[in-house]
Amino acid sequence: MNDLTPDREDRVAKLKGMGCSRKRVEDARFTQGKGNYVDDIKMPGMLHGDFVRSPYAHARVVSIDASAALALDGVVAVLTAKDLEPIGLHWMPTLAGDKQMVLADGKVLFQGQEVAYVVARDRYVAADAVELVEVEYEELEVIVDPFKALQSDVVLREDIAGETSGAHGERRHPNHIFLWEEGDKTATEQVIDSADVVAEEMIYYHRTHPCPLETCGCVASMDKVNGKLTLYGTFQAPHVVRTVASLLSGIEEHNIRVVSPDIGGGFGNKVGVYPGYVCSIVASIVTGKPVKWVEDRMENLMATAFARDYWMKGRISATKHGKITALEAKVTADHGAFDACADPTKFPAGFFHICTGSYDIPVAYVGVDGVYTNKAPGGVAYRCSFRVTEAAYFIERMIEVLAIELGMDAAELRRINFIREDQFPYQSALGWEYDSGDYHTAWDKALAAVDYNGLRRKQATQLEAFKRGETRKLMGIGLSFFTEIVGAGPVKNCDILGMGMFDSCEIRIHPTGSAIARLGTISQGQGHATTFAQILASEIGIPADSITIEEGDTDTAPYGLGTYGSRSTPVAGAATALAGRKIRAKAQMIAAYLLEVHDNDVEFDVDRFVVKGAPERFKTMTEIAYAAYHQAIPGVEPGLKAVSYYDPPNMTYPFGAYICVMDVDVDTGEAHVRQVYALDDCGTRINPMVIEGQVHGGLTEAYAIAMAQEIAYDDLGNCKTATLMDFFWPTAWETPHYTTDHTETPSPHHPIGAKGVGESPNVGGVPAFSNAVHDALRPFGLRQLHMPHDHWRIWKAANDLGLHG
Ligand code: PCD
Ligand SMILES: [Cu+]
Repeated sequence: MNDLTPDREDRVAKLKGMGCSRKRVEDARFTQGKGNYVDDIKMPGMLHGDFVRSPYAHARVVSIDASAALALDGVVAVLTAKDLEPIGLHWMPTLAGDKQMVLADGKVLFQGQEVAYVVARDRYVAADAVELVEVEYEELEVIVDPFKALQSDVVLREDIAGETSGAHGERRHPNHIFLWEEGDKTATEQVIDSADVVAEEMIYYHRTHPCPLETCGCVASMDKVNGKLTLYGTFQAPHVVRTVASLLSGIEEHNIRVVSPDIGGGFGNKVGVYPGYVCSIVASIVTGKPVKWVEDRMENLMATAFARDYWMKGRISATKHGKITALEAKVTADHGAFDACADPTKFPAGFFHICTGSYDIPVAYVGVDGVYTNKAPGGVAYRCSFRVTEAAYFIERMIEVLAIELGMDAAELRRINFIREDQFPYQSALGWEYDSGDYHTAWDKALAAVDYNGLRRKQATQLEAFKRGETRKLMGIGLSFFTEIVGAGPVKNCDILGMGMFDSCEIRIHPTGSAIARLGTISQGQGHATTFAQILASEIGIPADSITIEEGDTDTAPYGLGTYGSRSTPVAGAATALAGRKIRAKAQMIAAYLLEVHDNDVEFDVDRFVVKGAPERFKTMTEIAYAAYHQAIPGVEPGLKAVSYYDPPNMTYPFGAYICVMDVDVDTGEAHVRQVYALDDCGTRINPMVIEGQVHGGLTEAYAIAMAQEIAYDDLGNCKTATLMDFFWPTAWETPHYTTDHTETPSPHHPIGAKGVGESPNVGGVPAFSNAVHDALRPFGLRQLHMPHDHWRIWKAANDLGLHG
């Protein structure tokens, strides 16, 4: 039955199912200004909110005088912590089990913190009124260094000063949040202390920010007559927001509708709950009018969730032949003023313990100290699952340092330590079970594609020319091989505030053979409306063009945990395939009845059920759909609908090999990217073109982070990079050219074998770019240079190495 007759080939092509580079259906509206974003929502009588924010990073709030603001025409209300206190909303729980001030309660802990919320008839009046609110502050000593925070007598969080334990165990200092450990500490120390070769390094992954094109915002609308609260917002997890809103407000969950409309990029920034949402809801309840709050760029960069800020002290040991024997990581994690990291509850350092990477390391230990400082809270993934970029950067830098220590080629060092194909499923020393992989094949393909040996020869030639004074540019080859971990659940160990991380899909086939499917996830630009329809097309034989995908409205979509951590494909994608299979099972019964044969005598073929051995006798899915509704079928209830809630048995482990070639100008500090090669393996590929787009986007973010992007503070806690003049956002001008490639190693436990891919290019890209800079300067003794590698820092490094004569 599986012969590719022209007719069958034709039918397969019509479906535009899995493996097809179907054009993104959402782009027609995005490219023609027909998207519907939060700020496009306008409601009759709608009011506008704006925040008074703290100019200080640490100060006591002595008084707040809102009288002048309230006197301004058009101002409706000014909320402070005092107004929220009676309803218990002046503080709110964070995703990490800490609590966070909604509005400054007694003191402020970071620059840009929300102090008062002004509500006015117009956005401009609100902004003017913000200027009129008089706040008297008394400055306090500021701590921006997490190491100093653990020594200091200055207590940042007075509200929990006396508490010796928090949501993640013991606190050994008032500014300490937790120590989280994994692995065998004693055994790891023993192996490292007696090893042939040990490399030790402090690796800093600087603070940065997802900075999506669209900032965060919401419109809260309380309908007092019907008791219904509707909340539109830039939410990556709308159902979670609904549950949290219900628990916080006491409004029954069926009376809350949360809608994520089109979202202009999320990148983890829109996972958490921000004071703006809480204040807008309260303001709408108080005024009985819809209230809109949309932050501006500075507010977004200063006050919403940052990413990274990990100080990672590593030790790695090996035999003299280069076989790695142990890995140790001691991390100091700067969480800012409140622990508002978005990680599964049991993992306060996310999945950082994937830091053994793609290597077979027999024993390892990780210890992560979370610390409070006077910086904005957050700690979101920013395109890297949960702390996976930090982990990948750490191990890929440690490998490079170890290669220096061993005097060995870093590509070869990786190869001899890779987990072998026959070791999968592989149990890592830090507790993960890698589902599948074929690293050697991918690495060899990548090295061959760029002609690695040829590149090394060119590099040597250029170095000689540099030494002879013929050029001021050094060539660097940046290697990176990463293993990602995406697709949280399983529910048994992954939850957010007790909400298990499953996901869902509900499909309704219409009588004429088209369909709508709704999911618990929400696209922020990934193209779910395109790709999920492709999964279904292949599973149920209805063309993708005839399937509408809808997400983000909690009144209609089945409950799900949302889109971040590249979990949509691994979790909701699986639910979609399984719901499709339920449809197919019912369709089979109907087809058998219509064809007057036994259920087992028909089989599915592309877009129809055919009688086994008699391919001329068949019923198409269109015919079956019509019959499902409009024909009485004994023993079968009318309709064709299915729902699936999927709790994954494991996460998926995509991987890839990235290589970047750069020229570093030692006099200007400029680094020019000559070539970027990116090989990704995300298992079964649903839409190769969407995947390529994801890889381009992720590589561009990786390039930005590695080369210039950062959230920097001065000693007083002033955020120095709160505008796009200072915060590097690559445009087409700076963005390098990319070559993409792939291998395909399906996930053995996923119904269609697919793994996530959205985050991979950031996870693998950052070490590739950074390693290229290091590799260029390595002949002159460079071992470790903190990111971002902007022109100034590269120039400084070259200067420190004596390259300026
Ligand atoms: N194998 C495969 C896989 C995948 N795919 C595709 O691709 C995409 C992606 O996917 P994934 O990986 O699963 O993911 P998701 O879940 O969907 O998403 C998420 C991600 O996604 C990415 N990408 C993107 N894009 C855009 N445009 N926008 C945005 O925002 C974004 N973001 C980012 C991030 S950051 Mo986090 O949140 O940090 O955690 S996470 C993330 C979609 O469409 C899908 O379907 C295919 O095709 N195939
Ligand atoms: Cu991360």
